[in-house]
Amino acid sequence: MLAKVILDFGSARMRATTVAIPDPGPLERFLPESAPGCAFVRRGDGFVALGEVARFETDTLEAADVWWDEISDHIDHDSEMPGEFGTGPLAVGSFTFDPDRSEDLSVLIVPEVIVGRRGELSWMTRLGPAHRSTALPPVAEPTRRPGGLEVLGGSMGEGVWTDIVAEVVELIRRGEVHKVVLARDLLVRSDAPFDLRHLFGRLLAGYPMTWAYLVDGLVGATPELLLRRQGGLVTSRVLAGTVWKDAEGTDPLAKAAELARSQKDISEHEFAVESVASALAPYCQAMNVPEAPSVLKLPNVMHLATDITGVVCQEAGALTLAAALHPSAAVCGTPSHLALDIISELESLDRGRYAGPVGWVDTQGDGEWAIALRGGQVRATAPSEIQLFAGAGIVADSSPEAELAETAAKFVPMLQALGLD
Ligand SMILES: C=C(O[C@@H]1C=C(C(=O)O)C=C[C@H]1O)C(=O)O
Repeated sequence: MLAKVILDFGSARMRATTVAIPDPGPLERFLPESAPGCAFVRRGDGFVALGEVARFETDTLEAADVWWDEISDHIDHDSEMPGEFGTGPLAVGSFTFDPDRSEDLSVLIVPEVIVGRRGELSWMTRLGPAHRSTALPPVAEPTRRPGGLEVLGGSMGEGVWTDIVAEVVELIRRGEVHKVVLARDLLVRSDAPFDLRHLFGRLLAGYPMTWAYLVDGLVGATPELLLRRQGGLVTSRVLAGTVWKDAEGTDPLAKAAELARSQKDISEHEFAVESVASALAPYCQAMNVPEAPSVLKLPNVMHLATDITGVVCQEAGALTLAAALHPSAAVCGTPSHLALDIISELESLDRGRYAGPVGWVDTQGDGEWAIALRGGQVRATAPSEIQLFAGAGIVADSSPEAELAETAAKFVPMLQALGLD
């Protein structure tokens, strides 16, 4: 196990060394069960991170941004691949959806060892005494599937949730707000502490097109990227508008066509695109917002998707951009301050880190922050329980029963990972 060294960054300088390594194979096999570390992987690209040289528990992205800036200034980086995206020292984090209304804290972790891969390039970064060793961390013990699973239900029953949806539809029809995203949860208990690596591995295998994340007990596989900042460019993948496999097994192509024509889904999507584009605009010199969405096909659902790209002003780092973009209309609603109030008043759920930004930032301010969807949280105080979350955007012509079915479809990746499908 790696030692935990919390350094006094106020006085000490920190050395980071990045070396090129041969392809390390599946990254997740380096995660030990006792201290699973962090991971962020899509289509085999990304990293796993072990050990912690520093940890910042906070409630806001802004505070984390200031803290990481300070730490970045104290790191001297010696790299065999300077400037390659994603390589080098970084901070991995997970933020609550609404810090004012959550018992959970946000966290930013500076890992001690990072093993990563992007395309043909593989690397290892170590923080601490300089050494150019290419010896990888040991391959960890095999993962353990959960046993004795019991689905305990959610904070509110399905009937209560659909009543809340109906109430929100009324508010929208009265013109008080345009769109509100409502979520519900599902608590699952096992007869032993969860091996988060097992869930992570199942998500990687079943949902390779998503960003699979594992940070401090939060695990999931999200299709939605709040932002990627890479050099001078920022990209955001906005999703809103969903169809799912129905019991009759309708042809997926027919479903995709239905989604692309659905006025309800298109207007829901437009709110989400508009919220991201207007939040990014002050930080960008130029921006490209495609006029019409495409259809993103996942094994459990299909979404309307728009990729927004911008030329970003140099001083705005990934955490600054995440603070500007969160919460987007895709997970909150429009206008967002009203939607946030309605969520806190009616949803009856502490979302914790669900629907908050999850991802990483490097010392140059580049990074990737996804939206923590299609996941669950295991808390240190209850290691044998996982709380799953799923939500759906409510607009004027939403039907409570259909929204309930949509959230059920969004629970599927985690239920499959648990072996409960
Ligand atoms: C809120 C969730 O998903 C979001 C809501 C969507 C919708 O309402 O159509 C689609 C994708 C996500 O932006 C979730 O997965 O929990």
